Order: sequence, then C-alpha cells, then structure tokens
Amino acid sequence: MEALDYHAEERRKAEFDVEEMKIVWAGSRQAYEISDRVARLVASDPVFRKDNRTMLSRKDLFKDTLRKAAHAWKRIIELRLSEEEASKLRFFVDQPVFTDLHWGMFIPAIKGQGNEEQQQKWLPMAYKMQIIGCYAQTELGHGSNVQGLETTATFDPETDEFVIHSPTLTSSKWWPGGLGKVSTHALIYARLITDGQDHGVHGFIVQLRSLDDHLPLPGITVGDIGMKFGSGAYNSMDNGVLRFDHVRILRDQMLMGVSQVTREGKFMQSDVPRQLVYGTMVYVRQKIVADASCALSRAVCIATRYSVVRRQFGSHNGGPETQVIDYKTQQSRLFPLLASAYAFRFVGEWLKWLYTDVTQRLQASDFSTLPEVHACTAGLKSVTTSATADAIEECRKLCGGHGYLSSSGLPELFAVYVPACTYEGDNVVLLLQVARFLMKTVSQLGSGKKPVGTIAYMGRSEHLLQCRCEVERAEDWLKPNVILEAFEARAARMSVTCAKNLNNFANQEEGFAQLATDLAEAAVAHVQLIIVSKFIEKLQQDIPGKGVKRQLEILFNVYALSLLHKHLGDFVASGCITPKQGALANEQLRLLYSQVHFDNPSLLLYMVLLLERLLQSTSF
Ligand SMILES: CCCCCCCCCCCC(=O)SCCNC(=O)CCNC(=O)[C@H](O)C(C)(C)COP(=O)(O)OP(=O)(O)OC[C@H]1O[C@@H](n2cnc3c(N)ncnc32)[C@H](O)[C@@H]1OP(=O)(O)O
Ligand SMILES: Cc1cc2nc3c(=O)[nH]c(=O)nc-3n(C[C@H](O)[C@H](O)[C@H](O)COP(=O)(O)OP(=O)(O)OC[C@H]3O[C@@H](n4cnc5c(N)ncnc54)[C@H](O)[C@@H]3O)c2cc1C
Repeated sequence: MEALDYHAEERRKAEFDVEEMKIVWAGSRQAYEISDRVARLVASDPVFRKDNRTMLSRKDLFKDTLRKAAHAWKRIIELRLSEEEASKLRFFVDQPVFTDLHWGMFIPAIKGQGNEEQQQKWLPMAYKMQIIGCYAQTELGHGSNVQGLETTATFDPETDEFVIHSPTLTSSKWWPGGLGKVSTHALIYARLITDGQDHGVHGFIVQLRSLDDHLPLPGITVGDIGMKFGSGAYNSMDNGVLRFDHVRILRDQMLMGVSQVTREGKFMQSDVPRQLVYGTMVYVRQKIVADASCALSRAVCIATRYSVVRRQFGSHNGGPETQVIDYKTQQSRLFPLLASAYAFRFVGEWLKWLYTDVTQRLQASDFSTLPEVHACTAGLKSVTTSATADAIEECRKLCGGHGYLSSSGLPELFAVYVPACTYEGDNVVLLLQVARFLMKTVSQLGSGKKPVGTIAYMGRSEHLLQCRCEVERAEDWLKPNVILEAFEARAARMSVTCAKNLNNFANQEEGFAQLATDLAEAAVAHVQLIIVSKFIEKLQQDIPGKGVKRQLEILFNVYALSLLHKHLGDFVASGCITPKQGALANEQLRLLYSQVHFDNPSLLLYMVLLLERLLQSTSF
C-alpha cells in the first residue's frame, strides 16, 4: 500500500481527538472558530495571495502590500469584524506592513501613556485610520539604550509649544516601521527639556505628513531606509528615517498619562514609575511570545511533512527507501521543535494573562507586579524568539536542498522572523534586564521579603541549593515534579552563584559588566523554568478530548528533557543532577522518540501522523 494511502488509513485511527487538540492550541473553542473562519476567508480571497511575493521588485511588493492592507481594511468594515477578528485577519495577511505598528504600537501607546483627553482626541481618528501612526523611538545612534536618545522636545513657554529637533546625525530616527512612506503621524520619543532642565525621555505625538497631499510638513525630512535582509520578507514594510528641524507642536501633544508639563512649563512626574513610558514595549513583547509559537509551528509543519514523504537510502531488495523521519537524528532535531511550539503556546497564553493582570493593577495604582512583568516579558521574548529563529533554520536544514527553495516557505519565514531577536529589545540586552531582576531578588532573600510569582522558587533556595534529584531509572524522568525540581535547582544555583561572584567586585556595575555572560545564562535558566512550569500547569488543567492530554504529556517530556539534554552542562556543573542521571534523561528522551519505532513500524507511521495531526491543529 502506498505510504500516503496508508497515511489516510492510519489518520482515521488517530488515537486522539484532533478537533479537541485544535481547541487546546487555539486556547478556546471561540478562539479556534474565529481563527478558522478568518483563515478560510483569507485563503479564499485572491487579493491575499502570497505565492508571488518573493518574485516582486521592492516597489511592486510595497504596492502589493498597500493593496492588501487596503483590501483587508475594506473587508473588516464590510464584514463588521470584531477587533479580535480584524487582528486575526491582519495576522493572516501575513506580510509585515505599516498597520502592524499603527495597531500594534501607535494606538496602544496612546491608550497606555495618554491621558483621558488625549485618548478621546486621537483614538477615534486612529481607529478609523484617518491618521496612520508609527512608533518612532530608535535612532541611528541608539536603539537599546533608550535613555541615550538625543532627539529633543524643548518647551517654549512663550507659545505653549514644544520644539522638536534632531540636534545630531545620530539623533535621526531610524528603523520605525511605517515611517518611510505611509505614516501621517509618529509617536516620537524625545528628551523633554523645560526651563533648561533635561527630564529624560517622553512620548510626543507629531504630525509628519499633510492629510491633504501626504507630503512631509515643514521641518520634517523623512524617507525609507532601503532593502533589508532577504528578498520579499520584511521589504514589504517601509522602515524609515526621520529628522526634525525645529518643528513646533502644541503642549498637549506630549503624552501626559505618566508625567505632565504645566502651562508654566513645570515638569510634573505623577507618582507612577517612570518606566511606564516603556509600557508599549512590554505590551508588544508579550504579543511576540504568542507569535513565536505560530511561526515555529509553521516551520515544523513544513519539516514534518517533508520528513514523512522524503525517502533516502535503506532500500532492501528493490523495496522503498527509508523515510527520513525514521532516522534518529531527524527525530532528535525535529520532535523537540514540535514540543517547543506547544510550550511557547502555553507560556504565551499565561503571559497574556499576566499582562492583563498588571494592566488592571496599574489602573488601581498597584505597581507591585511591574518588575516581574518586565522580567517575564523581556525574558520570554528573548528566549522564545531566539529559539524560534534557530528552529526555523533547523527546519530548513531538515528539508535538505528543498528547504532552501523559496517555494518551501522556509526562507521567507526565516527572513521575516529573525528580526524578532532584535526589535522590541535586543535579546541579550533583555536577558540582562532579567538578570538584574534576579540579582535584586537574591540580594533581598535575607531581608525576609518573600519572593512570589515566577520567582517564588528562590524562596526555597536553601533546599534547592543542596537537593538531589530522585532519579534512579530513566522512567523517573517522566515525573513532572522531578523535572520541575531539576529546573528550579539549576536556575536557583546559577543565580545564587552569580550573586556570590558579584561580591568579588568593587561595585555592582563592575561586577555586572565582568559577569554579564554568566548573568545572561542564569537569566535563560530562569526563563526556561517559567516555560517548563507553565507547561506543567497546563497539564494540570482539565483537558477534554480522547487522548489529547496524553499527547501533550509526551510533548512536555520531549520539551523538558531535550532542554535538559541541551543544557546538561548547567545541570551537572551546578550539581543538580549527576552525570548518570543526565545519561538516564537522554535514554528516556530516545525512548520517547523511538518507543513507537521498536514496537511496531506501523505505529511509527502513527507517531508521524500524530505529529502531522498535532501540527494540523497548529496550521493556522
Ligand atoms: C504579533 C507580534 C509582532 C508585532 C510586530 C512587531 C513589528 C516590529 C516592532 C518593533 C518595534 C520596536 O523595535 S520599538 C523599539 C524597541 N526598543 C527597545 O525595546 C529598547 C530596549 N531598551 C529598553 O527597554 C531600555 O533601554 C532598558 C530596559 C534596556 C534600560 O532602560 P533604562 O531606563 O536604562 O533602565 P535601567 O537603568 O536598565 O533600569 C532601571 C530600572 O527600571 C526597570 N525597568 C526597565 N525597563 C522596564 C520596563 N519596561 N518596565 C518596568 N520596569 C522597567 C529596571 O528593571 C530597573 O529596575 P530596578 O533594578 O532599578 O528595580
Ligand atoms: C525589522 C526591524 C523593525 C524595527 N521597528 C522599529 C520600530 O517600529 N520602532 C522603533 O523605534 N524601532 C524599531 N526597530 C529598532 C529596534 O528596536 C532596535 O534595532 C533594537 O532595539 C536594537 O537596538 P540597536 O539596533 O541599537 O542595537 P544595539 O543595542 O546597538 O545592539 C548591538 C549589539 O550590542 C549589544 N549590546 C548593546 N547594549 C549592550 C549591553 N548593555 N550589554 C551587552 N551587550 C549590549 C547587543 O546585544 C547587540 O549584540 C526595528 C528594528 C528592526 C530590525
């Protein structure tokens, strides 16, 4: 029987309820139904075709993108799509476009940092797209170091205006998406100067182009910064450059939700943390985490289908050659990526809850969880995007030469995805922010302040610094509590070791600079613990559907044990596990990959179908 026919036969026998798995992936039945409905809408509309993108010139690609964005907007209005449906539709158009920043940053920034009057003034125009905004923070000379930004906003009490100016070449705004051609307005982050005093970086709404003829307004020099990595891909986005020559704006165009400037030019910092000015970045970082699981599942879907169909070597007596998915190396490279897609999905769901929770707390002036939210969004954005970018490249390699063809979908997926390791915060810079949070927590352990939330395990560091994992046999690694304790012990020991070593330096800053690499690794250990623990929490929930929970347990073990294998040095060096226990973990991992293989060849096909079916539930 042809392997593919065999698939069809086996598919019907799938040991788990695929429809229920799709709902687990989507997060709820309602979310699944919206995704499915909108995905079909996009797939059936010829205007949204994607197969020609890599053959278009930059100019034609940009026109094609504008056409799609306009068509998407028209369909949203015609079909009266909800905000969630509209967001899905923009997502499925699946092409970096100015609306990502208009809807994804410009509007959230006004909502998060503007006062009531400013929201009432600007949001209706933005929602109707009568104005199109971008988020202009990064400059030629500074991206990571926000406090180093040079653009100035100097208050003129004579006219009750701010003068926005680019004093140096390096103060040119550089990179903002949507800036190069499309945006009429920008949210500019600039140094607020009143009465000769510099009050740091704040947000200002500045009109860039005329609403009549779209030409740049006086004092504004603006344009596109040119081709980016790869053909097609991110070149559908008009990332731009912007300079100001003493451009005047009204005082009420400074976002005044976090701090204010009075008519007399007095700077007023309300009793909120100044870091709320960074709120939009925190919001996008949590969205990027959810997005990682989508990009990763697409790549793994392609690589799994290829691995099932591709045959290479191993023919006996003229029979069919071996399916490459039968090879242990193919399995050990592919299966952890599938498991990661589910792990990132679940931690993304949790992070969305954490962000919603902090937003509600902020409305009640409760800033208690802000540091943890910053550490979680920064850390999870860093770890999930780095892992996903590496995974897409691995999926390309898993597909041999065909993975390098544009028609495989992988090159463009990679080219569009990889800037996620840089934008919204360089991944190393963000890990160092997590490390700062960890060191602060460790330094407070003796103060009696009990660590809570994702850092609560640090309160048990006494135990975690000397515990021994109870693993005698390979199957002991299938116990979630054993895995959790190993990851907690690793994270606690790496952080406490860093904290101890910091004391060997004259001051914290010097220590931080010298130990930055160790601190970044301790941050990764902390973040991976969060991902593992949220997967375990997901499995503790009531998960309907025949066999669904069982499959997710397999994926959890593959995810956790493949991570343990990858970072075995950390676990053994920190004394959490012995080399023998590490070897047992690897043995269990191999069993997870190949327990099907030895039992029954047809069951291997079932494992493959399981992967395919799991991925089918992730194909949107
Ligand atoms: C669908 C998806 C795709 C959506 C589509 C996406 C399309 C692409 C969009 C890309 C858009 C962009 O790239 S927009 C530009 C993105 N740019 C960035 O992300 C810049 C990254 N840099 C930064 O965020 C900042 O410079 C930092 C955090 C690195 C440093 O800030 P800083 O002000 O110097 O602060 P620092 O001295 O380090 O720390 C002082 C104290 O503030 C705290 N702190 C720092 N930041 C925060 C924060 N955000 N929230 C709370 N607290 C904070 C620290 O923990 C510390 O607390 P304590 O220790 O004192 O207690
Ligand atoms: C596709 C794309 C879209 C973008 N869209 C926007 C947008 O819409 N709006 C906007 O404002 N910006 C945007 N950006 C800019 C983006 O936010 C910045 O590029 C990003 O924040 C990184 O800053 P940087 O480029 O200055 O890198 P740098 O900070 O200069 O990083 C360069 C290297 O230095 C290292 N480094 C820097 N500081 C430290 C440190 N303290 N310790 C250790 N290592 C360090 C980094 O790890 C990195 O390896 C976009 C960027 C890209 C690529």
